[in-house]
Amino acid sequence: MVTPRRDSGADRPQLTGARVLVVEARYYDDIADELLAGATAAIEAAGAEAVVVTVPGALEIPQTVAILLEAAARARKPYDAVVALGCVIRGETGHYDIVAGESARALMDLSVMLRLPLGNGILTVETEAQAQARARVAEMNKGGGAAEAALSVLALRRAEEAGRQDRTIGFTPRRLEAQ
Ligand SMILES: Nc1c(NC[C@H](O)[C@H](O)[C@H](O)CO)[nH]c(=O)[nH]c1=O
Ligand SMILES: CC(=O)[C@@H](O)COP(=O)(O)O
Repeated sequence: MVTPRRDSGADRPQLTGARVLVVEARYYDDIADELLAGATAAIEAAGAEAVVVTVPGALEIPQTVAILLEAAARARKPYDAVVALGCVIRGETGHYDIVAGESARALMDLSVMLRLPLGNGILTVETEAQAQARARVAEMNKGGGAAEAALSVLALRRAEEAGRQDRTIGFTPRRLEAQ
């Protein structure tokens, strides 16, 4: 069985002064608490600032990101990266596919169109147990992983802008060994 690469933390870039917009959907409060704790810890560990905004559900995340990016640019306080956090659990109808698929598609469209470092930490799961295991900081810490993914792209962008050839892999998804 293959497992995702584990990040030792040794080669994590510092991104002092970076502003990271975290938009979290609180459809499931307990899951949201864990995702947010993991994401903010990762952002702070990189020396960056997290600005957290809360929306009702995953479908509201892309539109909120678009609105807030535009407002921040207008105010000349742009964000350097975005982290989306949420949880979609399959129900009885086909609505799951719309919420899970459309939120991911719109975020991907935004990130590519705007050249925006963006970590997608919206869980898409079959059961609450799957969601808890993935959200918990002490287990899979997917909120932290999404933040680290966005920060990794931001570090790469900064290296490119500085004319360096870094190929940063310092932040990668990681899975703690089962306890
Ligand atoms: N079922 C889930 C939703 N549904 C709500 C939508 O995201 C949205 O708020 C509503 O359709 C109004 O636009 N949202 C989640 O984040 N997770 C779910 O499991
Ligand atoms: C992901 C959803 O939107 C889901 O929770 C909705 O449940 P249902 O399909 O039972 O209405």
